[in-house]
Amino acid sequence: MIEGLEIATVIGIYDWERDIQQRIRLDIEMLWDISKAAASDDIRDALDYHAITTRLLEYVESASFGLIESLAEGCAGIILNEFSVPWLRLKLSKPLPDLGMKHAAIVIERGVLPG
Ligand SMILES: Nc1nc2c(c(=O)[nH]1)N=C([C@H](O)[C@@H](O)CO)CN2
Repeated sequence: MIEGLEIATVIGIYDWERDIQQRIRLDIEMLWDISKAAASDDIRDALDYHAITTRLLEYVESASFGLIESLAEGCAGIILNEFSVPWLRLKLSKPLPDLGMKHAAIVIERGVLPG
Protein backbone atom coordinates (compact mmCIF):
# COMPACT_ATOMS: atom_id res chain seq x y z
CA MET A 1 0.00 0.00 0.00
CA ILE A 2 1.13 3.50 -0.81
CA GLU A 3 -0.61 5.88 1.58
CA GLY A 4 -0.63 9.67 1.69
CA LEU A 5 1.52 10.34 -1.36
CA GLU A 6 1.12 14.09 -1.99
CA ILE A 7 2.14 15.56 -5.34
CA ALA A 8 1.74 19.07 -6.77
CA THR A 9 0.21 19.26 -10.24
CA VAL A 10 -1.93 21.40 -12.53
CA ILE A 11 -5.47 20.06 -12.05
CA GLY A 12 -8.87 21.64 -12.47
CA ILE A 13 -11.53 22.74 -14.95
CA TYR A 14 -11.61 26.47 -14.16
CA ASP A 15 -9.36 29.13 -15.69
CA TRP A 16 -7.85 30.09 -12.33
CA GLU A 17 -6.79 26.50 -11.79
CA ARG A 18 -4.79 26.34 -15.01
CA ASP A 19 -2.20 28.80 -13.70
CA ILE A 20 -1.51 27.23 -10.31
CA GLN A 21 -0.37 23.95 -8.83
CA GLN A 22 -2.49 22.07 -6.31
CA ARG A 23 -1.46 19.15 -4.13
CA ILE A 24 -3.36 15.95 -4.75
CA ARG A 25 -3.07 12.92 -2.49
CA LEU A 26 -2.86 9.29 -3.58
CA ASP A 27 -3.72 6.23 -1.48
CA ILE A 28 -3.18 3.00 -3.39
CA GLU A 29 -3.85 -0.60 -2.46
CA MET A 30 -2.10 -3.10 -4.74
CA LEU A 31 -2.45 -6.86 -4.97
CA TRP A 32 0.91 -8.64 -4.81
CA ASP A 33 1.98 -12.04 -3.51
CA ILE A 34 4.81 -11.19 -1.13
CA SER A 35 5.80 -14.78 -0.32
CA LYS A 36 8.59 -14.98 -2.92
CA ALA A 37 10.17 -11.69 -1.80
CA ALA A 38 9.85 -12.67 1.85
CA ALA A 39 11.68 -15.95 1.20
CA SER A 40 14.43 -14.52 -1.03
CA ASP A 41 14.82 -11.12 0.67
CA ASP A 42 15.49 -9.84 -2.87
CA ILE A 43 13.99 -6.55 -4.05
CA ARG A 44 13.69 -8.05 -7.56
CA ASP A 45 10.94 -10.31 -6.23
CA ALA A 46 9.12 -7.48 -4.49
CA LEU A 47 6.76 -4.78 -5.66
CA ASP A 48 9.21 -1.91 -5.34
CA TYR A 49 7.19 0.92 -3.77
CA HIS A 50 10.14 3.29 -4.23
CA ALA A 51 10.15 2.67 -8.00
CA ILE A 52 6.37 3.09 -8.23
CA THR A 53 6.45 6.31 -6.21
CA THR A 54 9.26 7.76 -8.33
CA ARG A 55 7.33 7.00 -11.53
CA LEU A 56 4.09 8.49 -10.18
CA LEU A 57 5.91 11.64 -9.06
CA GLU A 58 7.33 12.07 -12.56
CA TYR A 59 3.92 11.49 -14.18
CA VAL A 60 1.73 13.58 -11.91
CA GLU A 61 4.15 16.53 -11.65
CA SER A 62 4.21 16.91 -15.43
CA ALA A 63 0.49 16.22 -15.96
CA SER A 64 -2.10 18.93 -16.67
CA PHE A 65 -5.57 17.41 -16.47
CA GLY A 66 -8.91 19.08 -15.91
CA LEU A 67 -10.61 16.25 -14.04
CA ILE A 68 -9.35 14.16 -11.14
CA GLU A 69 -10.93 11.18 -12.95
CA SER A 70 -8.44 11.53 -15.83
CA LEU A 71 -5.44 11.75 -13.53
CA ALA A 72 -6.61 8.76 -11.50
CA GLU A 73 -6.98 6.59 -14.61
CA GLY A 74 -3.53 7.64 -15.82
CA CYS A 75 -1.93 6.66 -12.50
CA ALA A 76 -3.79 3.34 -12.41
CA GLY A 77 -2.71 2.50 -15.97
CA ILE A 78 0.96 3.09 -15.14
CA ILE A 79 0.85 0.78 -12.11
CA LEU A 80 -1.03 -1.99 -13.94
CA ASN A 81 0.97 -1.87 -17.17
CA GLU A 82 4.48 -0.93 -16.09
CA PHE A 83 4.68 -2.81 -12.78
CA SER A 84 2.55 -5.86 -13.64
CA VAL A 85 0.22 -5.33 -10.69
CA PRO A 86 -2.87 -7.50 -11.31
CA TRP A 87 -5.35 -5.40 -9.31
CA LEU A 88 -5.46 -2.11 -7.45
CA ARG A 89 -7.74 0.25 -5.61
CA LEU A 90 -6.71 3.88 -6.01
CA LYS A 91 -8.07 6.88 -4.14
CA LEU A 92 -7.23 10.35 -5.44
CA SER A 93 -8.07 13.31 -3.20
CA LYS A 94 -8.02 17.00 -4.08
CA PRO A 95 -8.21 19.55 -1.26
CA LEU A 96 -11.13 21.98 -1.59
CA PRO A 97 -11.17 24.18 1.54
CA ASP A 98 -12.75 27.04 -0.43
CA LEU A 99 -15.88 24.91 -0.86
CA GLY A 100 -16.03 24.15 2.84
CA MET A 101 -14.79 20.61 2.58
CA LYS A 102 -11.51 18.97 3.39
CA HIS A 103 -11.24 17.35 -0.02
CA ALA A 104 -13.14 15.75 -2.88
CA ALA A 105 -12.03 12.25 -3.76
CA ILE A 106 -12.69 9.42 -6.16
CA VAL A 107 -11.93 5.74 -5.69
CA ILE A 108 -11.39 3.37 -8.60
CA GLU A 109 -10.67 -0.34 -8.75
CA ARG A 110 -8.88 -1.64 -11.83
CA GLY A 111 -7.43 -4.96 -12.94
CA VAL A 112 -8.57 -8.45 -12.08
CA LEU A 113 -8.84 -10.16 -8.73
CA PRO A 114 -7.86 -13.85 -8.89
CA GLY A 115 -10.40 -16.59 -8.52
N1 LIG B 1 -16.34 14.84 -10.96
C1 LIG B 1 -15.58 15.98 -10.89
N2 LIG B 1 -16.18 17.13 -10.58
C2 LIG B 1 -15.45 18.26 -10.52
C3 LIG B 1 -14.07 18.24 -10.77
C4 LIG B 1 -13.47 17.00 -11.09
O1 LIG B 1 -12.24 16.88 -11.31
N3 LIG B 1 -14.26 15.89 -11.14
N4 LIG B 1 -13.34 19.40 -10.67
C5 LIG B 1 -13.90 20.56 -10.37
C6 LIG B 1 -13.09 21.78 -10.23
O2 LIG B 1 -11.84 21.71 -10.85
C7 LIG B 1 -12.96 22.06 -8.73
O3 LIG B 1 -12.06 21.13 -8.15
C8 LIG B 1 -12.45 23.47 -8.44
O4 LIG B 1 -12.99 23.92 -7.25
C9 LIG B 1 -15.33 20.69 -10.10
N5 LIG B 1 -16.05 19.43 -10.20
